[in-house]
Amino acid sequence: MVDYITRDGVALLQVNNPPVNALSHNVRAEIKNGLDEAGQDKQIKAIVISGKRSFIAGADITEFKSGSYSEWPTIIDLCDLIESSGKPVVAAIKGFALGGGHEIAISCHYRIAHEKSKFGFPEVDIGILPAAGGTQRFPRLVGLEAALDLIPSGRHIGAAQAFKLGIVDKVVRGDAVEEAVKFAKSIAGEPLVDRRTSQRPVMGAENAVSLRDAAVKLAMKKKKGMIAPIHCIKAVMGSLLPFEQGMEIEASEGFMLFTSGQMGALQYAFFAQRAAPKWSLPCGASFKTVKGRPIRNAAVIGAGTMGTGIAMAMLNAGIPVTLVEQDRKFLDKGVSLLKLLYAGSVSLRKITQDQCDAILSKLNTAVGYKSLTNVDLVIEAVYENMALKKQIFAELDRICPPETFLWTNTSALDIDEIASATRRPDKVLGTHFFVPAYHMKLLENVRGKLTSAETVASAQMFGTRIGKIPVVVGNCHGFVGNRMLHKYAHESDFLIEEGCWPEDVDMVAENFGLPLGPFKVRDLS
Ligand SMILES: CCCCCCCC(=O)CC(=O)SCCNC(=O)CCNC(=O)[C@H](O)C(C)(C)COP(=O)(O)OP(=O)(O)OC[C@H]1O[C@@H](n2cnc3c(N)ncnc32)[C@H](O)[C@@H]1OP(=O)(O)O
Ligand SMILES: NC(=O)C1=CN([C@@H]2O[C@H](COP(=O)(O)OP(=O)(O)OC[C@H]3O[C@@H](n4cnc5c(N)ncnc54)[C@H](O)[C@@H]3O)[C@@H](O)[C@H]2O)C=CC1
Repeated sequence: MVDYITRDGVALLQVNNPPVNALSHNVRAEIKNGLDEAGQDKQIKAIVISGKRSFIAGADITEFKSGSYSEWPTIIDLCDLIESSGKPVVAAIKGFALGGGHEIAISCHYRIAHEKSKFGFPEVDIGILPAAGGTQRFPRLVGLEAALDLIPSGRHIGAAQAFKLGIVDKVVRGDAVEEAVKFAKSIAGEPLVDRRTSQRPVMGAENAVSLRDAAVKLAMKKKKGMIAPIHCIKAVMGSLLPFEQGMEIEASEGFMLFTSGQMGALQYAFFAQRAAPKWSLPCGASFKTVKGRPIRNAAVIGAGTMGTGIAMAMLNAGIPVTLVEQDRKFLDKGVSLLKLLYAGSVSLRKITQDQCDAILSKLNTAVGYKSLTNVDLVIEAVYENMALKKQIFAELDRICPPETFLWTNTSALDIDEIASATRRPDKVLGTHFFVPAYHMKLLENVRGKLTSAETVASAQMFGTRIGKIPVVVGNCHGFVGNRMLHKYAHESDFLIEEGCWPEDVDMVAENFGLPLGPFKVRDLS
């Protein structure tokens, strides 16, 4: 899991724990063994720590549940060992240096990074804090202001910004490992006193109170309902004390998070989001046995709330889309909405005008379905009316090539009944997007009785391609998402009956952490 390679007086410890080089217990033990071996070998003058393919994406998150994250040697032990090494230790970073990986990097005496590498402390998003000295060393490296920005936000930054902030000593275009080995040789024997991050003072301490207050305000706005950001801030503020005392504060703030329900829930969500796209059917079919068909072009029927959002999701992923309406007036309205949304993205600098033009050049429009003789996929998003949907599916079945997938965005109607209007029920499936469809991540792929495994595979591939988290669900009234939302909506309505105002209900839901309250979502729908 950690290769030990010697190169002309330099020991290279290369972590090789696919897929992301997480710091599982065995990896930590082997890094420690490598450090010991390099320390004892008189021929070795310097050490380089790197990762095969990518650097290190942090602690092994599965170990927070099993408890083995706290088994010796912990990431704290490794960081201390690295920093106190008598021989210089250089981190060679390509790919990701996240969480515990970032903490290992900033415990090294020097850091050399590839220009495309990424740095961050994503712990906050899984309900914890950088608990291996990250909240103490990072402010000492980059100053209080940057630490109070990057640790509670969990934001990733690129190598150029990391260099500006002083995280990285050198950014390279070529092989970071080769550069680090060369560099390590060149500094062998030099004093390390001012290279030990824990021994540096924290810059920006004079503005501590105002920086803290600003960080708290921002965290409460950006990460509503989450407790981890506030504990992150408290731990970072502990860096104003001597290092050992700060470590104690980090440990006690961390303890509150490591025993919290939010940690369990967020880490469950982390793995669930990655498990969802990996479908399997009762017959045994899965991506291992069935290939999906890539979608080269598509049509969306209905340019209303959902149709425009679905078209946008596809256009954003580079899929050419024909937006189809029943008459010109509705079509123009939908296209204007789409253009308005893209203009908003340009003015918010999310995309450039050129990117906006390139995206819109892939949008075609049509009144009626006659032109749909050469599309891989049609997604229907007209009114929630079974008779209308069946009529449209029967017509599409006549016009579109036999291999075209015909999918529906129905919220709750029976997929089998819609499919029965066609001669290709195997290619019919529900693609249930959530409003706003260009933004919301969840995509329910609803499998009918006769939907083929190839269609499911294609829909799952399609979902991932357009940046969604696709999950295969069964065909029943409301599928999964809306069955859950119905309960939530009923309770919200009862509150109104009991005398609350819709805005009060929304406020409580939003303070709990939902981006929008139930009544605002209804306004959008
Ligand atoms: C007393 C001692 C106290 C010490 C306490 C420790 C203190 C700490 O400081 C704690 C930490 O480090 S917590 C971990 C922080 N790091 C993260 O949150 C990074 C999570 N990973 C990512 O962002 C993306 O995977 C990444 C951007 C890296 C890559 O994205 P991709 O889209 O390429 O890949 P994914 O599909 O996300 O992932 C591929 C597979 O790897 C699994 N995985 C990812 N990160 C993991 C991690 N950190 N631990 C365990 N498994 C992890 C992921 O589930 C997926 O698995 P499969 O679906 O089975 O392939
Ligand atoms: N609005 C929401 O929050 C969600 C809606 N859905 C479902 O998505 C579907 C569409 O809903 P919305 O976009 O909200 O409706 P909408 O009323 O905003 O838009 C429907 C559009 O379909 C067009 N249309 C009607 N008949 C047509 C035909 N024969 N040919 C072409 N276009 C036709 C209408 O002119 C209209 O522009 C429904 O099945 C709904 O249940 C699913 C998830 C969320």
